[in-house]
Amino acid sequence: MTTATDSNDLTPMTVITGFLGAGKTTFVNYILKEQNEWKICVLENEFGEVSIDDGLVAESLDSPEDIITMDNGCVCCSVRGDLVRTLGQMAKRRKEFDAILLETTGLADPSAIIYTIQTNPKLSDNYFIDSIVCLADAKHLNQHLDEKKPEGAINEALQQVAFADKILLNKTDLVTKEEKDTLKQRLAKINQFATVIETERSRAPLDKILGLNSFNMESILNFDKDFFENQEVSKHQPELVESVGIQFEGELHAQYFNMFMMDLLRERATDMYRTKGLLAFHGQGDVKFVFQGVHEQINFGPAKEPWAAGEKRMNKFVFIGKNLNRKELTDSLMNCLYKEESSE
Ligand SMILES: Nc1nc2c(ncn2[C@@H]2O[C@H](COP(=O)(O)OP(=O)(O)OP(=O)(O)O)[C@@H](O)[C@H]2O)c(=O)[nH]1
Repeated sequence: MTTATDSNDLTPMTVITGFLGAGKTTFVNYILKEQNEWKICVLENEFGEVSIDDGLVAESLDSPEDIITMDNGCVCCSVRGDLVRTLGQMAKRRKEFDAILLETTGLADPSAIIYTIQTNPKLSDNYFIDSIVCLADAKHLNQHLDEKKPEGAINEALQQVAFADKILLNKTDLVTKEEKDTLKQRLAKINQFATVIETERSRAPLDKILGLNSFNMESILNFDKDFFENQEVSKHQPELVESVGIQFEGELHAQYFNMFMMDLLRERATDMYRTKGLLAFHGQGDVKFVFQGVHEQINFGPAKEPWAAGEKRMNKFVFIGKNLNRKELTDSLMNCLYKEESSE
């Protein structure tokens, strides 16, 4: 691969979008592991009151300081200023890096991000958009594309597909060939210009993604001819989806926790877009557990790094979805704490 600084003086930025749980962090980790030529800086923006992804990405970086986290809001709206500030500050040392990966939240409207990078001179004088890559969850994307939004609000999932120049049709292991083909036709109707690459675990050939300068403003203007005029009024309403973050110290009772999660997903899988957790279980020594859910689909297992010696067993949970009841979730989780008398 040629580096950006060979071909021009701006630093390439790959913007990674895609709905909640589509496989963005998996993609970032895969890139960090797969390619060794480039020094990459990762900008993480996570929707959720408790940050979990930055820890999971930092495990893949040689220098953990090469990850910059922008929390507490969505990069396309409330922290758009944060993006300008962060990239502005980074401009001084941007030449240390060959590329930047910006992982946006699952509710980000990419058009606002593109607009900011293209029109703010502090950014456009230092960076260029190499590519907008959208992760599409083959199992759940239809549901989010179909979602009815209130008058004037955008459908984030649709915007993410429409503004991409590469779509990774991910999680193909979870659907039939017919389901996959039907979704591909739907994607092509929304965005005829994007290249669609089928993936499992976000494993796309990187020479088809990075360093190709494939971002194309023309196709964006084709989708939205008033793109530059439309941006001042945000039609993005991420508050339609809530996030509940819960943290508390202690060890969980594995069986109680499993029962709680099974009940929750049986009753609420449709509304529960995304669940994440970092957990400590009684009887598991210093093994730290990671919990990842996307609707009814759950992944659960040990984290790469155990609890450090003397580290507090702080359980962290994030629930993202609709109609969430913070008190009920907190009470139910607290009831999963291991107590001596709960052992028998
Ligand atoms: N079965 C299956 N699971 C996958 C695949 N790719 C990713 N996952 C799982 O899907 C879950 C969500 O993946 P992430 O990479 O965290 O998704 P994300 O888009 O970063 O999620 P948010 O940051 O919350 O929006 C994790 O449990 C992944 O292991 C895939 O191809 N097949």
